[in-house]
Amino acid sequence: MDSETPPDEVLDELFATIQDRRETLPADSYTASLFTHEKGKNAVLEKLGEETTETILSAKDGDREELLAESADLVYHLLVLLAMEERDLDDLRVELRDRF
Ligand SMILES: N=c1c2ncn([C@@H]3O[C@H](COP(=O)(O)OP(=O)(O)OP(=O)(O)O)[C@@H](O)[C@H]3O)c2ncn1[C@@H]1O[C@H](COP(=O)(O)O)[C@@H](O)[C@H]1O
Repeated sequence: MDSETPPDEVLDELFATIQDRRETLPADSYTASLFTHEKGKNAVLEKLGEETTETILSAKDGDREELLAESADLVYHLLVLLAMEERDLDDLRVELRDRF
């Protein structure tokens, strides 16, 4: 992914990158390290908990810049969890659409 990616394509590109890391497991990839972590799924579940707390605290503090940064961390880790559980962005889109 690069800085030229149109904003409305970022989530798809990020998810494709996560799926690629899952398949190729590069040694220097943080994403790959979550898929091979000795704690298994708990590693990403713990990160989701941390990022959720940090997101809540930034909102309580009224820190809108930090809120955006923590929200991005949260969404990234949620996408890793979905990939780990063999779900994808289309599954999420359909789930949300079916609530319309
Ligand atoms: N979007 C992200 C992203 N958001 C957050 N993170 C990582 O999530 C971690 C967040 O943990 P913390 O905030 O607690 O920071 P930390 O203390 O450094 O983390 P820990 O020591 O607790 O692991 C950091 O290591 C961040 O680098 C991400 N890591 C990767 N991506 C994207 O994933 C794609 C693949 O990246 P690689 O896996 O690095 O190849 C690329 O497009 C990246 O931009």
